[in-house]
Amino acid sequence: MLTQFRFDLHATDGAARLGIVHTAHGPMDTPAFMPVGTAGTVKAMLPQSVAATGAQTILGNTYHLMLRPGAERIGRLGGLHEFMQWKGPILTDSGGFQVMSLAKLRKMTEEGVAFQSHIDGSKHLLTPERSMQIQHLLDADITMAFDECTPFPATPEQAAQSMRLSMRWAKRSKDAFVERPGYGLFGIVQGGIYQDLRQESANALQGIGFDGYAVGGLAVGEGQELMFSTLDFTTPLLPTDRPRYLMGVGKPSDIVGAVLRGIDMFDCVMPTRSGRTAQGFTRRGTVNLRNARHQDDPRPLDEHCACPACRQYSRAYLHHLIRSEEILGPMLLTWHNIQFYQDVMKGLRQAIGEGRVQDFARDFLATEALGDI
Ligand SMILES: CNc1nc2cc3c(=O)[nH]c(N)nc3c(CCc3ccccc3)c2[nH]1
Ligand SMILES: [Zn+2]
Repeated sequence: MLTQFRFDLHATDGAARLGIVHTAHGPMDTPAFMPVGTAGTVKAMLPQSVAATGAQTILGNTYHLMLRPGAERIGRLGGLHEFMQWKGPILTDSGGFQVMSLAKLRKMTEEGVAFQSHIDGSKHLLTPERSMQIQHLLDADITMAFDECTPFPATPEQAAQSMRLSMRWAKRSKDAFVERPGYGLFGIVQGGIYQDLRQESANALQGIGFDGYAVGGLAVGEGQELMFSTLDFTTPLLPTDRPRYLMGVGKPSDIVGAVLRGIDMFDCVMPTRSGRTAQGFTRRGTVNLRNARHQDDPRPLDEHCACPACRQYSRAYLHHLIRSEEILGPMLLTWHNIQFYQDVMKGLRQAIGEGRVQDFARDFLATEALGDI
């Protein structure tokens, strides 16, 4: 049976929304956190472990996969789901953001971005058309329009120029996207921190028509206050019957605040990256397991957590693994951190369904502020 790509809105609580995104590879309950699997793997995790945390959708990267192993190669091997054995939905970024942050010798023109691979120096050109082709070869359930993530800070003139280029590229992305039942294309709102530019961008994208709308150009160093103020005037501009995805966000308090402002989907490297740097997320903030204070502590990292690290092991053991640079250390902490993020999203979904998301947010932020004991 061929699923149509669609967003079902089940409940609202203020601006917060409870919904389900239906894709060719299955549903995604929102608000959702999507672990990042940049090079076709969520680092240090088996796909079945990622699924066990409750994550339904993972992210892939056009930039990394086009350089290695190559988009055509993954296409010949049956697409990214087959290649990495992930059965659920996959969202891939369009590559522009990663080119600007990783590639060498970049040259930006109206056509697209020419660059050299940070891996072997090979020359590449990424255009809206090529980005759509790559994401099609990867068989991404959700494709992101090819855009330029406006740097922060940017003057109103710089933000306007950058946003208008992204809007021209959004149109070219839509024209090049291959429509298939259950597959969606998301536009990306730009415009920096400027209300008039965000309005112009949201209107331009709706004129083109997308299956979902991302808020781009944030989580680039502007800080939580400016991110929230930008969301305050941006999310109300977006259609209520389509998913909203805040790209690159964030730490738990960022996500809670953004859900209250009407965002449905999130991605961030924090739970995976910090799992590899001995940081464990808990209800009372993050805990650095390298710290000697844990070496005799028999307690689990987080007594409320059902992950293998918290169910079977002590902080003392995790500390030992980190100090010994044992591979099991990053594995257990990564699993725990993704589980923690999924549990926060589950709590948010339940709270929205019961009309008490403000109370949930207040309790969450107050507990996080307490710090670890
Ligand atoms: C960390 N902060 C952050 N801000 C971002 C802004 C944009 C933006 O304005 N445009 C695009 N296209 N991507 C962005 C990303 C990358 C998100 C991502 C990473 C990995 C896999 C899939 C998706 C961002 N990430
Ligand atoms: Zn845990």
